[in-house]
Amino acid sequence: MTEKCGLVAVIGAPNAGKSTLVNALVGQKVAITSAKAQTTRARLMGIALKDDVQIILADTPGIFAPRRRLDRAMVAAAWEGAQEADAILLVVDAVKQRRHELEPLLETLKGRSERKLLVLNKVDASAKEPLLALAEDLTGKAAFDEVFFVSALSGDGVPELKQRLADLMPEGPWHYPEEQVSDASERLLACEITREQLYQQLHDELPYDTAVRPESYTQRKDGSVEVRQQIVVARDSQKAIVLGKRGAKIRAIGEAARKELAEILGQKVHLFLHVKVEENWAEARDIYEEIGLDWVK
Ligand SMILES: Nc1nc2c(ncn2[C@@H]2O[C@H](COP(=O)(O)OP(=O)(O)OP(=O)(O)O)[C@@H](O)[C@H]2O)c(=O)[nH]1
Repeated sequence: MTEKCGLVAVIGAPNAGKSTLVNALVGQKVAITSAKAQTTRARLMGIALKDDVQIILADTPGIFAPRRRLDRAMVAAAWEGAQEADAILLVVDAVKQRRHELEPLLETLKGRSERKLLVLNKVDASAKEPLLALAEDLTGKAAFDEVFFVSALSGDGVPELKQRLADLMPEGPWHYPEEQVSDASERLLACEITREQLYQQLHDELPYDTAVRPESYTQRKDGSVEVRQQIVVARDSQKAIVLGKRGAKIRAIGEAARKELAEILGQKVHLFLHVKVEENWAEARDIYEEIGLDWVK
């Protein structure tokens, strides 16, 4: 059998379901998802296998009008992920399309020569007829080669999309070993999992200006792993929120993150979280590298 291997860039407005789709294509959790926009910061890759084909998915942050430096770094990472891809997937939330964020994306896509696939997601929550009209409308705007209707959540339409992606990948040796599902280092993945818990457990109380920084990641002799992370916030008042009453919040966050990480790694995990106040962290260069982004001026 000839091996095939290719890169698929996954782009879309915030909250379109990109991470959920990457996880569904890979068949296990590699990117974090949440109901909050802009959950995905670093460019995580998922690696899906279909028979003799390795499909490398660049899971990009939602692309939107960047204002702050952090936002600009996210956008730069997103477009970097879209370069030299064998196919570009535009994921659109069929229910809430976020037109103001989608339109500039369609405009840019119009001029791209890669194969362009439109994925209308969340069909489980949408009526059929508007879907067809939407597909036609968007295809007219960016000349998509193909349209797929999927529910990343329920898995509807995902096998068909995966098969098609596999067919589109060029011949070539695999880039990653068979058992690898993500290129994010485990250290960074562990931070993403903690960040996901912060979003889930703090809801609207949590400002976007929060980062999780890896401090250390040590394999212990007894087969367990010791993970130390810093939760960076901008103000003392935010620190109090993250800690909760007598530290109850941070304990709950740490406990849930530890459990999830242990499950993903198949290893016992000791997780230590520290909260640190750093007023201008979003302007500090070193933290970008630590959370997997390039510094953008
Ligand atoms: N009903 C429904 N909800 C979905 C589907 N796919 C994703 N969602 C939900 O939509 C929300 C956003 O999903 P994500 O996968 O985090 O979206 P994203 O595009 O990666 O978001 P960013 O990280 O902000 O760029 C989550 O609450 C998902 O559970 C779907 O097929 N149907």
